[in-house]
Amino acid sequence: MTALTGSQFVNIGERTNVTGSARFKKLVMADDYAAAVEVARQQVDNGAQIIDVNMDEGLLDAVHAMTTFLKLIAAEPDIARVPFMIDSSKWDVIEAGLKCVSGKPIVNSISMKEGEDAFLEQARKCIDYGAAVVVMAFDETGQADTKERKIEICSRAYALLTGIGFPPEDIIFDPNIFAVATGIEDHDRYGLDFIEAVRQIKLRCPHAKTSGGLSNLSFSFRGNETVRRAMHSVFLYHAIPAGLDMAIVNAGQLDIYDQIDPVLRDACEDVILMRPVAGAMTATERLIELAESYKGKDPVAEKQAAEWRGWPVEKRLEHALVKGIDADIVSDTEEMRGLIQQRGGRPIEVIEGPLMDGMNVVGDLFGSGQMFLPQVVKSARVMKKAVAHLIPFIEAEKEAGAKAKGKIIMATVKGDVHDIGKNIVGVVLQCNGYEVIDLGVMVPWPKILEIARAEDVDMIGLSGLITPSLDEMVTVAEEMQRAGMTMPLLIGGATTSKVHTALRIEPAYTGPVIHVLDASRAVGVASKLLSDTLRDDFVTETAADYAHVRDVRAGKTQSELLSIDDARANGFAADMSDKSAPPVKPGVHVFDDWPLADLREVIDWTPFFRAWELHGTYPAILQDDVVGESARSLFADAHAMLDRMIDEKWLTAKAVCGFWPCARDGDDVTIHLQTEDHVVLPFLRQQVRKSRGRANYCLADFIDPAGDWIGGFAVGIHGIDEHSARFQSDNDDYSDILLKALADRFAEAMAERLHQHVRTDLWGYAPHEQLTNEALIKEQYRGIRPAPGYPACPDHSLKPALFDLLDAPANAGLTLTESYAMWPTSAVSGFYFAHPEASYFGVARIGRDQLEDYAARRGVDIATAERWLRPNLD
Ligand SMILES: C[S@@+](CC[C@H](N)C(=O)[O-])C[C@H]1O[C@@H](n2cnc3c(N)ncnc32)[C@H](O)[C@@H]1O
Repeated sequence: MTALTGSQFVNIGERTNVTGSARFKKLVMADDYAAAVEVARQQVDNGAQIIDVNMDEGLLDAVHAMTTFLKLIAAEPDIARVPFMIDSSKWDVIEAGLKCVSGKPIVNSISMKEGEDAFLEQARKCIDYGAAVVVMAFDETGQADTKERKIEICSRAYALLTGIGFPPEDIIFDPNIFAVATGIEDHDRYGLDFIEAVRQIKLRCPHAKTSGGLSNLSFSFRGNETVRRAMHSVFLYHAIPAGLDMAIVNAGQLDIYDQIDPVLRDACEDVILMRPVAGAMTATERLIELAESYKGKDPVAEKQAAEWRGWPVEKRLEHALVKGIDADIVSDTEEMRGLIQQRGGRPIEVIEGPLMDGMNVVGDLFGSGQMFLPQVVKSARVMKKAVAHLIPFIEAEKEAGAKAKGKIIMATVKGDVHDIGKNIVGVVLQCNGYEVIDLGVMVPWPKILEIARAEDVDMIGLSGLITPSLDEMVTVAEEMQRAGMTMPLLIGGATTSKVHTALRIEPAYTGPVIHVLDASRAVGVASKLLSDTLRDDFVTETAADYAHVRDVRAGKTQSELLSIDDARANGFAADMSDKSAPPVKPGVHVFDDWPLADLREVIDWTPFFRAWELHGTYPAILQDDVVGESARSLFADAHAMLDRMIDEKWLTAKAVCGFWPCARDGDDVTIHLQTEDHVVLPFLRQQVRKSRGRANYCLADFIDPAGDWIGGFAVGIHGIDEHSARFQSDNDDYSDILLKALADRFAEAMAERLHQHVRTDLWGYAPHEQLTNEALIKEQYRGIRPAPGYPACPDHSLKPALFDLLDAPANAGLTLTESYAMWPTSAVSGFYFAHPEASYFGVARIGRDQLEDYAARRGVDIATAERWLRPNLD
């Protein structure tokens, strides 16, 4: 494999792992243990000197699978000549495995994640079984990613283990191999840090061994086997002399170092060893560019690709749908149409037959948790392209379209512009055979009702993200009632909830009203509502559930409220001797075109995955047992699109911020403008009675009545429309949703970057601040940027005043809808408070007295104030 043949290096076979090998997983899930044993045999034949066995799959009884498989391979002399590594994140699976291995087993893995006591308890059990153990570099605060943390954690674990008499030669440290060349600068060090950490660990922990999971290194190049194999061989070529004793690898897929194309080898080496490179490109950029020329040249991949292309056309269509491959879908669909025609069939049968069969497989996999949203949306793209090809033939024959399971209107309500969630639900429903009429965003109720009638739809789905949309949904429900409609009304979107639906929307409409928590529930809800047998029970049960929610609410003793006077008397007394100095650069600052490449560096990825209903924290989500594969694939697609967005300058990030002298006046902050005008920002105060001396906060508490400064900002990402239209006309919802989700990420990253620039330069109260990305994302800095519509200032109607102060329309191209949603959609705005004690809080429920006081301070009638503050009044 490498030039180091003959070294003591040990290959650990990785193919008997359900999380890493789709084939092995399929065999085990199908109870085909005879074939699964053959996978183990092939690994040993290919040179694996240890076999790693992992059965951590949500739908498997892992204990049963682990023990069954271990017993079977133990009975095969040519497999059992190598040790078995029992790999699981669950201790009961490991212990069950330990009980059925007769030679020396290896436990993979234990760590200090849950603290020292749990770690040592598991280590003692390993001693009892005579097992060697893989120790992950993971402690109470997380996985080690830097060289220093890897060394520190392994040294500490070594001291603890040897302290209880664990034989040092039975300790195998895994200091975590992470993906390099991801496009994120912080990841560039991962390869070199691992190698250097191994060198130190071997020095500091005598007799201990080191190991790592090699395939992680090259995740960014998934699908490009040539580059992946080259990276693995280059990595081992340098890691083994540093002291790496073993690695989990696919032994059959390593190249000989000297035989790798020298250009590729050099590029891999530059990336892994962080060698300085000449020219404008970074090492990562160079490798990515070079990788393009190796794409599709992998013999194994080519063989596989050629294989499925040789299947019968029905199977090819199913494969393309399940795998989300759209490259040949039009020609395959055409071939299928031709075949059906020869048999005397009609074009519609292509949809009703093979395409729907394929989508049913997708639906089943999604429904059983084996497939996740990003893949489903990719499958939908393939389906749409196939259908688009067939439509002209179907129309030429004047056939009725395929009989849909049901017809649904989807709309983001008036005043709201957010549509990612709605689009995802629409795609999932379409995938499952429903006809979706998408009315887009900012749809007024008359249009929703009119089209519902004209199209004779089976149900209406409303979506919204901002709080004023909740009221708009109530209006739609009231108007449906007035119009005498009876069809079901589905409610979804980030601010909606079962409680709000039960309390406010359902009482307004006598037809069925259902809150749909997320896209994965949409199909279940729609199918029940349209089922002859299930509908009545479902509607009755949901109505009873909502009535119960109302009863609980009515009977619930709500938290006690102070009078607004008492709440003010218990306000937060900030130490004003500590307030920030006036801004170094007061006034308004405009940024016309902040570089996207810079924003990419500070993207917070966790909410991106959440938008696709993949739950978990980045970066751990990439290695997650259940959603990891889906998350990695989505992440790679996101980076590929980011590359194009930046190279081809798809978007423009505009921003404006400003700082103004002000003073606190009760719960108002009065801004003094140079023109002698002043602007009053009225804030709300917490009124719920607090315990243990805690204050009733209001944002005004962070401003000095004797004179102070406040700031404001608005940022927006421009330019998605052209690209969105292009994707839509190409029937590519996947790319369209990806584009919008990334534009949202850029908007949040822009807000973060601008705030940093404000603290270190423009306001300049923290000129020496140095924070890692992680600390920035956790907002571990001085000062806050509360946003109207969020818990500390829940009233969206403060945005017009903020936009006026900033002249946001002229300076950042941003406007507001009648419900105060920002346009373009990917936008963020808020205030800057610089006091060191300023913190976020939630205003929560307020009393009638504050409502009246607030209405008077805003100069509006009570009904208007009630509409603005609805969520704080219930
Ligand atoms: C919504 S998150 C966005 C940042 C996240 N890193 C991202 O990329 O999505 C955090 C922001 O929401 C706003 N926010 C959070 N909690 C708030 C609160 N209690 N009151 C007002 N604004 C709040 C602030 O503007 C804060 O910077």
